[in-house]
Amino acid sequence: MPSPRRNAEGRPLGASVSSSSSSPGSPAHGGGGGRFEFQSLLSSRAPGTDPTCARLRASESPVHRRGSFPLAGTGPSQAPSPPLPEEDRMDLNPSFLGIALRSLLAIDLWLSKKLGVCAGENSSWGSVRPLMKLLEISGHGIPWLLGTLYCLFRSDSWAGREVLMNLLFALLLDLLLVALIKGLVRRRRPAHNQMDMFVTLSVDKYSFPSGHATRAALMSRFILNHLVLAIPLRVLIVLWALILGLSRVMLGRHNVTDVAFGFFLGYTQYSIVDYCWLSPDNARVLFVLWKQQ
Ligand SMILES: CC(C)=CCC/C(C)=C/CC/C(C)=C/COP(=O)(O)O
Repeated sequence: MPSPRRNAEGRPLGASVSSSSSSPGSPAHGGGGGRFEFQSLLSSRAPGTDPTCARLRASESPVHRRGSFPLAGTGPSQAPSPPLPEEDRMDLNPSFLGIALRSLLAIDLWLSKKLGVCAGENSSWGSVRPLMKLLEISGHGIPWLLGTLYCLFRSDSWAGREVLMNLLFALLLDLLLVALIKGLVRRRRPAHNQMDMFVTLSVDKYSFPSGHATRAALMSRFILNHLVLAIPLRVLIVLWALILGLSRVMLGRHNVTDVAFGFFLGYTQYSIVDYCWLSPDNARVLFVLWKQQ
């Protein structure tokens, strides 16, 4: 069994130097023995199990750096101690990427809160909330799915059915990918959001990415590529997608990055659908098989 690491005074690192009755990590553990206490706080618990420890690691203050020297045993009066395992060291210098991501996240949260002007009835733009919720329904998965199915069964041309079968495939792919990413990332919706959305799935308690933004980007790209429309209508479709995305933040449903990534994902999903486009023959076979069921 490995023997416990000891400090310069021969005490095990996990043990308290101070005779105070306060718990490890409390402010009472500062002063002369504080370094040992701080070290023991980091080393005596499994990573991620202690909230104080997690905060210390996550804060990425200038004293947090991967691979930097440990705090314990560095004072002039202390004998040098052997290098600590990686997980016991403190990062002094967070990476450029870490700083950039944290800054982006802070700007994202700040901007999203500022833009969440319709998050409640009493918000500054609370009176336009009903309009925003109408817009929300225009980008919901259910009307799009039901509309596509209705048109598919009403269509009397194989060319029309081919496009609609691919549209159905696109909508299902979108629901699947968004649910998968939401379930993996598990980013909570903004605190100012009221969860009063029309029909949701269990993963919709998470906000990244915005399903409305993915659908807006996917559907507008799909429509622009497969329906021959007059210019004003094409402009209207692009505006609908952009305003729908903005309305997600204004309603307080999402942070800006949820919507930005949603647009990117929806745009990419269209490229996937276009690449895997069901040929007229395959669409016809699938449709006939489906109708026979
Ligand atoms: C076939 C099937 C599983 C249909 C489910 C349709 C449905 C309930 C979609 C949820 C749409 C929704 C509320 C997405 C959330 O959008 P966010 O923009 O808030 O992420």
